[in-house]
Amino acid sequence: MADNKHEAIYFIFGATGDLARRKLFPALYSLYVEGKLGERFAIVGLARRPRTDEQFRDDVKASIEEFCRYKPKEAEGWDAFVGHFTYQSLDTGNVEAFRQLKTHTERLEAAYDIPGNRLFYLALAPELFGSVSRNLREGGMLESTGWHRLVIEKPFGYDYPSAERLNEEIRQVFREDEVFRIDHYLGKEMVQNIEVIRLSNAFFEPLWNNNHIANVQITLAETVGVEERGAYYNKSGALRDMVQNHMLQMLTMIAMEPPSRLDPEDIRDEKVKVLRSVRVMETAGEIAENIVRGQYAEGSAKGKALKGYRQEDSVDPASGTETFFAARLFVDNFRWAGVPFYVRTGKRLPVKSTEIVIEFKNVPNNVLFAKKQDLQPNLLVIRVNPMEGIYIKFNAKKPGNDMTVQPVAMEFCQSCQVGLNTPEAYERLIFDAVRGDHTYFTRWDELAVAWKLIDPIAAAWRQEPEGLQFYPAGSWGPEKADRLLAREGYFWWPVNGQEEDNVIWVTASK
Ligand SMILES: NC(=O)C1=CN([C@@H]2O[C@H](COP(=O)(O)OP(=O)(O)OC[C@H]3O[C@@H](n4cnc5c(N)ncnc54)[C@H](OP(=O)(O)O)[C@@H]3O)[C@@H](O)[C@H]2O)C=CC1
Ligand SMILES: O=C1O[C@H](COP(=O)(O)O)[C@@H](O)[C@H](O)[C@H]1O
Repeated sequence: MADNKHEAIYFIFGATGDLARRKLFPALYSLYVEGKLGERFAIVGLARRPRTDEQFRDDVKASIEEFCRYKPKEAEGWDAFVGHFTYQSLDTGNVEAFRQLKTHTERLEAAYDIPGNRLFYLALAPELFGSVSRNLREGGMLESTGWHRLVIEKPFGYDYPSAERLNEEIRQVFREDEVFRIDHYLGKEMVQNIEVIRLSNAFFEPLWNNNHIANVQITLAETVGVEERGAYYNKSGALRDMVQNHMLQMLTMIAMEPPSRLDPEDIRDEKVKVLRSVRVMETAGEIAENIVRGQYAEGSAKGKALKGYRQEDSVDPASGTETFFAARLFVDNFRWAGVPFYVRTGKRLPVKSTEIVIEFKNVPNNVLFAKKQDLQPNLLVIRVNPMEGIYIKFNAKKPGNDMTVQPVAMEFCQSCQVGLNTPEAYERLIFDAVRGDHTYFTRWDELAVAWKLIDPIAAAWRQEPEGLQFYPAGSWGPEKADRLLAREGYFWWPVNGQEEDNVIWVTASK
């Protein structure tokens, strides 16, 4: 890095928590190994429990050994890296602790010759965001001459009113351009690839509309259960944990118009326009017809018995929280009128896989074929996670004397090419925040519209709690989720890990 605009102190609030351990420390180490942090930086861990610098560095090392794609022993400079970490015990409500932090910070800036740039990463429960913002200001932490950036985690609020209050609290201290609201799905390689796939290919771009696309399917399936996260999850459920953010973000990336410039604000403007076009479902009838919610009950996977959600230790045994969500959505604009977007996400499903399927309309089954055959539709499948790649399915002649058509598939397996070394979402997003690039962060107006889509659904569910459907852990969720598509003659296409029997692979990168 040639200038000093990227040299900064990183303040990790919630440094003893799960997110810091599994994602943030490993991301910072990868950035360091790749030279993206430079040498003039410091990382300050903050949380209530006491830790010495040495203990904290041991925690960081353990986290990197377990979760980072670079291992400490493999790369040079480990000792130099970990020496950049210090820890201060701090309660977010205690302004005096922020004054002590200021003294500590100024010492670090002098020691590393850092020009006052400060990045505050709040890996904390959202109800603490307001007090941290206030105390950063009251404690004098925003008085340096460099830039100040606030990176905040999801969920941003619980509904529109709480999100708005939270936003107001933050905005009393930080300008919108200083706020980076993370949705880690936007940092994923294949989510960022959606626009490139769409817009740089002559065989996709002209077809990207309701004349040619029959439906879009977005699946975010997880094998994990809720386990010890019940305290958080019970209040959020799949609707707030996944749909309000990750699922809607993927939908907007598929549906948005090409921006007129590659400027973060132009891109985010286009995303907001899509969200504004998503049909709001308000009546109980519309919601019951188009949305399915489920909760996993006892079941099994790979021969192992699995608890139901209500039997998890951290969960209320009478909980009505949904762990599965499926919906049929519409984007009511010129490009997408009439095209159903089927989305589903759930915990304790049979495979871990996030995939987006674009199903194209069939060509007329014309005279070329001596006998009428049921043509299979062309598919473009974007594999987001954990496998990254693109898969297309089309029709070709079956070798032989007659015109029998068979589906064939071609795959670009990005994970096979790049292996495990594709950067983690958090690496990209932290680096973007340091560079001040907002493209893959959520703007307040995007969030506001997203909540306005979600709130009526949550309200309808509160009115009719009996609509929750139970599914065995290890299954694909309530059958009603299949019926959402079946009534239009569609079905969920198998995702990676579920085999398709009748497809011939014409390339074999598998
Ligand atoms: N974990 C994950 O994979 C993901 C998490 N998130 C979001 O990230 C945020 C953090 O999640 P996660 O790490 O899982 O949560 P954890 O409960 O594991 O960690 C919370 C952290 O906050 C600290 N903390 C709590 N209260 C205070 C306080 N008053 N003052 C200072 N520190 C405090 C805790 O440390 P101590 O007890 O020592 O104070 C701990 O370090 C949440 O908003 C979550 O929704 C988002 C996506 C994924
Ligand atoms: O934000 C969240 O995402 C994870 C799933 O993320 P992925 O990158 O592993 O697909 C989910 O498990 C968690 O409940 C949610 O808070």
